[in-house]
Amino acid sequence: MQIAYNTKINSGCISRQVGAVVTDANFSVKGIGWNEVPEGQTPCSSRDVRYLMNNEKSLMFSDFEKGDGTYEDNKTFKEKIKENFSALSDDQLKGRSCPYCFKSQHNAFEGKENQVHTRSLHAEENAMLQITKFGGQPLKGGYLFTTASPCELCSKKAYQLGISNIFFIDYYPGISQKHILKSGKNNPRLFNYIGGIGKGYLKFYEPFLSTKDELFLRTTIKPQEKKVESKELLELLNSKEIKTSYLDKDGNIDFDKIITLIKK
Ligand SMILES: Nc1ccn([C@H]2C[C@H](O)[C@@H](COP(=O)(O)O)O2)c(=O)n1
Repeated sequence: MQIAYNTKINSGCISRQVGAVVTDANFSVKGIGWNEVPEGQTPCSSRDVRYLMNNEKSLMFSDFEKGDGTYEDNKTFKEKIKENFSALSDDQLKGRSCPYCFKSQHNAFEGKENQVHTRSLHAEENAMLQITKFGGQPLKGGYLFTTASPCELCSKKAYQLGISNIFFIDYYPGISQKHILKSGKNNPRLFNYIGGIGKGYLKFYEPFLSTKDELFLRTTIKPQEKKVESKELLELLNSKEIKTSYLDKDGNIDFDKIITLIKK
């Protein structure tokens, strides 16, 4: 779950950052994902509503956003955005950019609440799709770890792939549990994750120093050193022939000679 938690930071969604990891039945990680736009599109966090209003960086925006299509009042998305942000001033932003959430704006213009209009793929589906993109690996009996409980669409995908258990941190509103996950006979089980996470995980589990070093500091017990070699060395140094070779002509110890002898 800590991997899912870390990975959510990659998300360019300005509404909510979600991270997910899928594993096989042996907890071997098969895919990691976060909520993000399809590769090649610009994440919401990197766009600025002023680019759209001033016809700049047009590749960042879809044809619909730029004016292809109208609402009931015959106004285009861009026209409505211009009305909505007419009071926007650089003073308010103090040098910050001003991205907008397409889903929120479009839903408000339509008078609806439709999650489908998020520009991002969901973290869970990105984790699952990673496998399809880079090489098929079965998830049957596997696990889904996600920082937000899966929506109806992602729950269906997890169900279809044969995921056995889903762990989540934050509850995401919807009826996925009652309607999708608690239906049929091969349903994945959903659990609220209760372990340490984020900085808490590190505080709980990151050792202050290696357990081996800590135990030595506490007990001062260390592996018994092999004594034989030093014993052999002493015997060698004591032998008559060698003894003369490390004594100088006055019978004093010549340390340089001893060091050379030991090195040999
Ligand atoms: N289980 C979930 C729930 C949400 N999201 C993502 C999709 C959108 O990018 C964002 C939507 O958040 P909100 O509904 O709070 O705007 O969160 C996700 O990836 N996985």
